Amino acid sequence: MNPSTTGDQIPVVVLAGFLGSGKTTLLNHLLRRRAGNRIAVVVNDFGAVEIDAMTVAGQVGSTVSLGNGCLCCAVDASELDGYLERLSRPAARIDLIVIEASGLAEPQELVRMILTGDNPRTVYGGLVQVVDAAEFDGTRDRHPETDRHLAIADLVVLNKTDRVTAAEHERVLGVIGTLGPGAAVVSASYGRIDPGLLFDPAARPAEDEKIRQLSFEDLRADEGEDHTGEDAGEHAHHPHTGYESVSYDEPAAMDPRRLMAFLDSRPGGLYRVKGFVDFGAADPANRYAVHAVGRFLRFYPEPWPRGAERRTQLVLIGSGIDPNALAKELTVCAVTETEAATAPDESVMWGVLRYVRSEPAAEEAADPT
Ligand SMILES: Nc1nc2c(ncn2[C@@H]2O[C@H](COP(=O)(O)OP(=O)(O)OP(=O)(O)O)[C@@H](O)[C@H]2O)c(=O)[nH]1
Repeated sequence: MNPSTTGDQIPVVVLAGFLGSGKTTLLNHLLRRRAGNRIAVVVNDFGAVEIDAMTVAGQVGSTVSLGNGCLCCAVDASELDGYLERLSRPAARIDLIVIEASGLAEPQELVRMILTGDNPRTVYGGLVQVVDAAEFDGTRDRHPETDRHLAIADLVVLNKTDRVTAAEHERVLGVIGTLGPGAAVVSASYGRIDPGLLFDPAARPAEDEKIRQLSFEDLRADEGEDHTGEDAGEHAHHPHTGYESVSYDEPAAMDPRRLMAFLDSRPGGLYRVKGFVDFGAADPANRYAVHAVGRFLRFYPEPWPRGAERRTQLVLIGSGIDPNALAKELTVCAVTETEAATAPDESVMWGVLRYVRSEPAAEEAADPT
């Protein structure tokens, strides 16, 4: 399956969290683990830009170009659309865009801008809220808006778990669970989450590596977070950094109402859903690319490619999910032979169509005239 469900759209992730929670550390981890992929970093506050990096890159205006692997720019909100437009041009060959919200920024404003932007080459990639486990109570006391931020996050990274006891860790997880019941929560130290949670790292041919070398990660390679004796390879086995995934690939069409009931009640830990859905007789002309991240869900109908085999192919990614149970629930969404023999009524797709947004590209594809 094409790993990028929504065609070539580039996920735009908003990385938020209070001062010192570990956003930059997480970002640097992603940059180190990007495996040849190109990550663009947009910082919406000059205060959050790495001073060293700016010096090295000879930054004078508002854009810092850190080698070929990472573009780092400082933007004010009104410039965001323009930056996303530039970063998402095919020539930039970017795989993921991360907007690091300044420690004090209201992340929902950035999320709103991404969701209302009309750039067909980007897609909302989720609001990731980094939380300092050791300062959790203090941060909530000092910044009551923390609770609101947790409530709207798609993915909460409970960071600095190395600084708390197991009991405290559990307690904080419990509180986060009550504040943001819809969010997936992953625990981490030094921001070491699996990049696969945020995007689909593409396998890059070796010759690409030359142009994809990144200086930002090199700049930070000697940082304290590397001195824990746990390198990226070992870390792949760390129990808190992984995610679980479910692959579903079946020829039977999906019942739109049952699939929507499944998606509308998806568990909070199920952070991403991607793939293609065949709704069979309910819409024989189109397949539906589906893209969900956190609470965000969107379908992108597109005409079946000529000669394509009609199947439903989905990948579900999450943390703390029950893959077997989810796979069974998906199986129940498939239409039975009896159902397939009956013509569906026209209202059957209404639930799906609530999540279709017509993109200029999709409209052109659907109506080439
Ligand atoms: N012990 C411990 N320290 C950490 C962890 N993650 C980050 N740090 C340290 O915490 C400090 C702040 O981390 P940053 O990544 O700069 O935090 P930030 O959220 O980007 O901070 P601002 O840019 O000020 O908003 C740094 O000294 C990091 O090395 C962690 O998991 N455990």
